Amino acid sequence: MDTIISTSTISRELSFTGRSSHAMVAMAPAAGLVLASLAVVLATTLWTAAVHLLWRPYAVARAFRRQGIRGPAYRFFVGNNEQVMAMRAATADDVLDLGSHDIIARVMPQYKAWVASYGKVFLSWSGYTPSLCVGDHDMLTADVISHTAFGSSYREGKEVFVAQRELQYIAFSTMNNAAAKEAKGYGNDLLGLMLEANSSAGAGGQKAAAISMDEIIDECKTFFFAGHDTTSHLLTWAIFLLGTHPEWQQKLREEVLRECGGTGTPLQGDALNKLKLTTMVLYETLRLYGAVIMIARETRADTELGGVKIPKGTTTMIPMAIMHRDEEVWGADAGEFKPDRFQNGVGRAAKHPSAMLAFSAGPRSCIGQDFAMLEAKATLAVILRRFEFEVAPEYVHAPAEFLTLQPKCGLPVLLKLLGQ
Ligand code: HEM
Repeated sequence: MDTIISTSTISRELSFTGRSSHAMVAMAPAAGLVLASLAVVLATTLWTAAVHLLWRPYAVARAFRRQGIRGPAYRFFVGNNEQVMAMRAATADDVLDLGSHDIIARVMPQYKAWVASYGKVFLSWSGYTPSLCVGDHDMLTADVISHTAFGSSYREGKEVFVAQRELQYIAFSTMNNAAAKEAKGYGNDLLGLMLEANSSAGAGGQKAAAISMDEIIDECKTFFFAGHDTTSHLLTWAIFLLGTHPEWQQKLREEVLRECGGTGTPLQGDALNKLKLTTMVLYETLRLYGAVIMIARETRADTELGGVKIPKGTTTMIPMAIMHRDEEVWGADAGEFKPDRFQNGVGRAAKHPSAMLAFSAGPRSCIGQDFAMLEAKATLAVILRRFEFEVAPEYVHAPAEFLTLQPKCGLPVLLKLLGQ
């Protein structure tokens, strides 16, 4: 009914221009439909924006306030993003002593500031998604998520596009190489299994492939990203800690030489599994300098966690870097490098069996954790039995988060070839 009224109005308006009213009458319903559709799209967009930017942040804040959880006030559209950026900028040039592992003021300054202002439990909002932070094993703090879609410039967008195309190309080349081996089968590695699942669709497309090529490419991208930087930074920080703790470096070297043999002996998986001290040092490195400092989970339904009711659609941030330094859980020496705490295994290193969250926990924990540990042990073994090393004097201890935790200015190391 609305459409009829509006189209007839339009055609009446147009007929004043002196054009043929027949042609106008034929065009009018289509134009009306387009206008009506645009109006619906506009109204929906405005409604969604109002819900996300106005109603939801205030409503969810009220729900948390009623439970005694407070935080910095919500600011329209930007949430607390600007405050977080400003706090990060203020500590960006801070340099830590070599013996200090207190990275929180550098990488998550908002926590220190807001915990001081609001007490143990508080929350804040991003411009889009309400988010609450969970620390310890109770509620601890709240944080914001930066929505890069809002903040990124055209230049950044272009860079992302170019990087994505490059990644797509690498994924395709990897898959083509695997496909070239098809005559011999795809092999039983992960990529081989996925390609096999893709090609097992029935002839003529009667049966859909278990996994599409696009999904395989996405998996490849996930594995490139999740598997590379994380493990390389684990090694970087392990070298830093061993470079500043020569006594541990020597203990590990002796263990490697005992279990794996000297430089001429090929490394064996069995021998790597016996590197107990090395494993302890790697876990302690992950606790203090884990590549992933925080993860997020969104509540799919109204949820209760640690006695706090969390509304559906709230992003819950889990700041592992803070939780790994919690003295109540890890003991008074939580801020120190003490690999011995892992001597009875990861589950017994702290008061809570799941306190170690560097690989996350539960069904969505890191699928590559055993592989990462093996890779790191093998690499350390190769280095330790060949070199003695120390952190170079020009090193600046400024851990920074660029998606993963890394030394802001790299890690220069002085190497001494052993047996020289
Ligand atoms: C020291 C090295 C690593 C660290 C610290 C690490 C850490 C993590 C963490 C914390 C998560 C959970 C993310 C979340 O819940 O939001 C995760 C997930 C994941 N990691 Fe790792 N990771 C490492 C190495 C690897 C390697 C070597 C691979 C692959 C070979 C890998 C593949 C993945 C994948 C595929 C997921 C997603 C799992 C899922 O969502 O079910 N990671 N990793």
